[in-house]
Order: sequence, then structure tokens, then C-alpha cells
Amino acid sequence: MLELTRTVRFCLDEAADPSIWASAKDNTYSAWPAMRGLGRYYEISVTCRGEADPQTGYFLNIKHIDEAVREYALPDLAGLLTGPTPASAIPMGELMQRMVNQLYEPLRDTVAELTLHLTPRYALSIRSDDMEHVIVRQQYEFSAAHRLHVPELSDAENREVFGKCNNPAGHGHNYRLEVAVRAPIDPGGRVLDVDELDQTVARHVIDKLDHKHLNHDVPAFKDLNPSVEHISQVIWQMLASAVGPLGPAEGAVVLEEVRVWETEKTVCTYRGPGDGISNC
Ligand SMILES: Nc1nc2c(c(=O)[nH]1)N=C([C@H](O)[C@H](O)COP(=O)(O)OP(=O)(O)OP(=O)(O)O)CN2
Ligand SMILES: [Zn+2]
Repeated sequence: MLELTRTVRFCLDEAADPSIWASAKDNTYSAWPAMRGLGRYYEISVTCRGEADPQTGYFLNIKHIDEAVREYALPDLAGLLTGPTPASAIPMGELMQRMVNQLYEPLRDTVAELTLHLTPRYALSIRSDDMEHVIVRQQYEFSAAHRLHVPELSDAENREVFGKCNNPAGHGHNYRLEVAVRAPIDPGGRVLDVDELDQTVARHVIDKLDHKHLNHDVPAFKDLNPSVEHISQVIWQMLASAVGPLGPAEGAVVLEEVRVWETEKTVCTYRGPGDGISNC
């Protein structure tokens, strides 16, 4: 069993003409339908699960996924833009459920997950085996200094292991953080507002780490080397119970994943102590 994920790029505006969508020319960053005026740009990623054909090596032709998204999911989205409901009041959980259902048959019941990228750093995902929840994924930034150093090792050993990152004066990074929480879809079809998550992350993480020297200013790193692995785990600890009060009832919103980019080339993913998976 394998998973294939395809991202479809498109722009929508009030004058969107569904008849041109099916004749999609390309899937470049100019998207199709292409941007006109102040049209809105979105991306949908569809993850399908199945087996590859032994001869072609294909599980699904990616063009088939493009066509299915453009033909069956876009009309609904475009209709919402021209409908009576203000954009801010659209029940996003219900919309996510509908999109999975719209794609299920055209993609031969293979849809495992669908992600709607609302901005380059904010996305909603839904899994076909858990249609009562949406994963809210949002990114944040903080700048911090740190020194990689372990007191139990000699100075020479520290220099050997950590190299220039052991510089006594420290050095800095512009860290990028992605937080993913699993939130229930309420009876009205809505999900957690992302600004609620923003406020929690700001209070429990960003305010504590931004423009700080991690080794000196952050108690969690008093006896813990501030590697990106440890930073991800510390942020998990800061957030795991803090997201509990979000949403309709205590504990309804659950932390799914913390990802920390130390640089564009290095990212650590932590999914909690019980998961057994952390990818750095
Ligand atoms: N497993 C880890 N290895 C390293 C970590 C870490 O947190 N976990 N951190 C560092 C440094 O703090 C720094 O982030 C990396 O600096 P550098 O070695 O310069 O790596 P860059 O990717 O920024 O640049 P290149 O010189 O192109 O490699 C080191 N290791
Ligand atoms: Zn560093």
C-alpha cells in the first residue's frame, strides 16, 4: 500500500467560468483557472492510498486527480464565493467533508486525506477515516539565539561534536514553527478559528522564545541542550495541555504535530511521546 499526494493550484473569483476549468492547461504557480484581478489563489492537496500497477508503476494518473478536483470540488468553492454566506461565516468543516465526498467516487474510493491550503502557511486537512475532525495547520516565526553545549562533555568534546555551533557567545536562527491540532467539526459544520490557535501559540510559545537566548532565558533549556530536536519537544510540552481549552469542550482539541525549521534545510517533526515517530 502506498500514498500518492497531488497538489492542484487554482484561482477563483466571482466571475469564475466553470466551463474553462475542465480544459485545464497546466498546474503552474499562475494556476488554472488563472489569476484575474484580485482573484483568490488556493491549493488543494489530495492524498490517495492504493497499489501501483506492476506494469506502468502508476497507482493513479496525477492528471486524473487534477481533473477530479477541478470538475467536482471547484464548483462548490466558486459557488460559495458568489453565495449569500459571508466568507468569514462559511462552515469550513462541512466544506472539507463535502470535498472528500465529492472526490471519493471520481478517485475510486482511494482518497485518504485532503488538504485545503488557504494561505502558504495556513491549511486545513481532513482524513477520510475521521470525517468528524479537521486538522488545523498554521506556521509561526520566532528568532532566538542558542549555543549547543553539554556540560557533561569536556570543552574539546563539545567542540568536536557541535563544531561552530558550540561558539561560547552563541549564534542565532530565524526559526519557523508549524503547529497542527486536531479539532472537532461542530454541529453547525464549523471548526476552530485559527486566530484562537494563534493566541494560544503566541502566549505559550512565541512570547517565551522570541528574541530570547534559549540557554539563558528559557527555563526548559537550563539543563537541556537547545538542539532543534529538543526545541520541538519543548514546544510540544508548552502546547500539549494549552490547546485543551480551545474548541467546544475541554480536551476536544488535541495537539497532532509540532514541526520546527531551524534553517530552510533542517526541520524536526515531533508527534508526541507515544507516537514513536519524530523526523528530523
Ligand atoms: N541534529 C542536529 N544537528 C545540528 C543542529 C541541531 O539542532 N540538531 N543544529 C545545528 C546548528 O545549530 C545550526 O542549526 C546548523 O548550522 P550549520 O551546521 O551551519 O548548518 P546549515 O544548514 O545552517 O549550513 P551548512 O553549512 O550549509 O550545513 C547543527 N547541527
Ligand atoms: Zn544553531
